[in-house]
Amino acid sequence: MDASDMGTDLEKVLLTEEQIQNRLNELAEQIETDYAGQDVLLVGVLKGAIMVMADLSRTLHRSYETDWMAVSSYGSGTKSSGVVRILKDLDRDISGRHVLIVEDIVDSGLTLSWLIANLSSRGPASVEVCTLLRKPDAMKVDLKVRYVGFDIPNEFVVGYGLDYAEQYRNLRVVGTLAEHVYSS
Ligand SMILES: O=P(O)(O)OC[C@H]1O[C@H](OP(=O)(O)OP(=O)(O)O)[C@H](O)[C@@H]1O
Ligand code: HPA
Ligand SMILES: [Mg+2]
Repeated sequence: MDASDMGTDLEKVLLTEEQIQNRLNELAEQIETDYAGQDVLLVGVLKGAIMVMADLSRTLHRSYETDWMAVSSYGSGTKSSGVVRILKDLDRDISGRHVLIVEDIVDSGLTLSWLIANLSSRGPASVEVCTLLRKPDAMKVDLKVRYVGFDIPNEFVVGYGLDYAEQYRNLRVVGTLAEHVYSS
């Protein structure tokens, strides 16, 4: 798939479907090695992490329990408000368990830093993070992220779970939007 398949909305493709899948395979291998013999709960952060969770978890070889949280700090804009709201909490208790948060992107880091603190207060054995994307130049908090797919420039991106005003999550690639999309 290339930019022309999305009409004129994508300005450029940053990551192709193949690049994303190859990197997720590598991350899954690393995760299986690091957590060998341990019980791990994968916690996906709705809605952005849906694609990463689907593809990453299907690359893993043994069964992992999955749960979801929905938090929101962006609303329909392109800037984090810094105010995180829980829209849906986990279904199960995580005390004593190894938790691996699955995210699409660490941008300012505000969502994740809040989420790590929130989950850590529930007495888990450990809390680590796997994110497909990270924007090192945008981060406002010092965060240790164990598994990072790609470091990307400080530009607003869409696709593969990432939205602009709830659109473009279903693209197979990650890319930036053309200027006219924002002004229309
Ligand atoms: O590092 P930050 O600046 O906090 O941004 C990252 C978060 O923002 C997005 O979620 P959003 O709140 O937009 O909800 P969504 O996943 O439903 O799109 C994204 O999915 C991350 O969860
Ligand atoms: N794109 C879409 N959603 C986001 C981004 C981004 O670059 N950063 C945080 N949420
Ligand atoms: Mg979003």
